Amino acid sequence: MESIHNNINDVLNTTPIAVAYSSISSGHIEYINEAFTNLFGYRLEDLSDIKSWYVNATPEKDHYHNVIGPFIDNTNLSSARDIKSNLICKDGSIKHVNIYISKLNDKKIWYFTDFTDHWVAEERLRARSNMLEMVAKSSALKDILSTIVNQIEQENTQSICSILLFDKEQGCLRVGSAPNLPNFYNEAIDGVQAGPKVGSCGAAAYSKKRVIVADIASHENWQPFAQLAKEAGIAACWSDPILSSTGELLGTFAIYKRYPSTPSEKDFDLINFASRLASIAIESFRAKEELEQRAYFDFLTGLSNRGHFFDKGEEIFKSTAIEKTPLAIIMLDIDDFKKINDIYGHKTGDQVLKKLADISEQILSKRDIAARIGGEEFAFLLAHQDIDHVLSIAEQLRHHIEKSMVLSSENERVFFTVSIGVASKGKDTHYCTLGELLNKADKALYQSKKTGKNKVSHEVYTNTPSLF
Ligand SMILES: Nc1nc2c(ncn2[C@@H]2O[C@H](COP(=O)(O)OP(=O)(O)OP(=O)(O)O)[C@@H](O)[C@H]2O)c(=O)[nH]1
Repeated sequence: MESIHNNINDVLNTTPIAVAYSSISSGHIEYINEAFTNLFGYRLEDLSDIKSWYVNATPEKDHYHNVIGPFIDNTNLSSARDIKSNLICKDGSIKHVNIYISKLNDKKIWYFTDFTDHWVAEERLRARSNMLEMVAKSSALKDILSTIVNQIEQENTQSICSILLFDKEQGCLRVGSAPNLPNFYNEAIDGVQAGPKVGSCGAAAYSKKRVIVADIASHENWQPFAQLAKEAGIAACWSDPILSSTGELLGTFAIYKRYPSTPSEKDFDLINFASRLASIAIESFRAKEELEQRAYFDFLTGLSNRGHFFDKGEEIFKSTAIEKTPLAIIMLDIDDFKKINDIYGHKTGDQVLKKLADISEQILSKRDIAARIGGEEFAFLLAHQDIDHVLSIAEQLRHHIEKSMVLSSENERVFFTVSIGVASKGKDTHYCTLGELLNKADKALYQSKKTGKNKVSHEVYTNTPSLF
């Protein structure tokens, strides 16, 4: 009998499936095989009865009550197949398993097959396609990065993750997404410089190499931040540089731990996946932004181009069509621009165009639409502002431009002026198209040119029905 028992134990210990059996009457776990210990980390002496183990090991309490509980509490329910469950292991990690239950005399036999690797692969595929979909739908970069952080934290539930973005101009790191680190910590880290001994992320950004700090409290890189880290409840930080496909630094991806710890092979695999995914997200987002910039904005001045001005303008005209909203267009044309080009060269002419755009951006508000609609022709659309205010803005523009100058390639001071035409919608005008208002502004501009240049003229658009 003894030898049969030993043989069964040998058989069970060589099977790759985790097996346990418990007494139906007492619920006591009487046996677990080696695969069970390998899967969940428990030895037989760590476990008492099946119910307490299962309740503690199930992160979702409803799952125990609705799915597994009946098989434990009801001794008549004898078998079940293919129950999908997430179980917390002794080290706190989570395994995704399929459970089979059978009954043999007074024993309930439990079989657990591990599909965690399959689950991880599917989740990662889903994360990748979610992220690309968000880029295609023009979601904000912060939201895209948060999706990645949440995905990694879901895969490794004992991790807190952060993505910092590298600010090339300032040589510092900005918080891209770290939704589960305390705000005071993120605020303190935002703007940290990249440097050889700056925590884990600053050092990873500086060296473009992975930096593993297993124990923040005793690591020299963390000395200035040790108290901050303690208050935030973090004890280890593993940081990976996020590099573009050409090797340019885009930011850092970091995994924080609540206890001092070094990464396992699986952790390294997760870090590789996360920084690669973040790299694709940031690069795709920036490529899309650049395409949009090229499609909608003038390459020389950075203002909207003609197409974007009309698209945005039509939107505003439609939304304000029924209301008696004041609408005005300021049209502006450089005086004798051909002469500037002829005397000082095309490059100086370009400097003049840029200077004019800079001045416009300083004087106009962010709500206004400022565009370069032709070679040396600009148009600004101002909504919800009364005409006296619009005329004073036009005058400010004229005045500032008259006082400004650019330096030619020979270091000569080049002054220039503009002629301006303003068109506004009459008070009783209910309907007016962008094209109609633009024609009026053009007419006013022609008036300024004809009567001596460097001046502002104004035309009002009315379509009051005629009495006859
Ligand atoms: N430097 C530079 N010049 C440009 C650009 N686009 C158009 N121009 C020049 O702008 C000049 C416009 O000349 P005109 O239409 O005769 O107008 P103007 O000399 O400003 O004369 P008025 O409008 O009557 O004051 C031409 O010489 C164009 O070559 C550009 O992108 N850069």
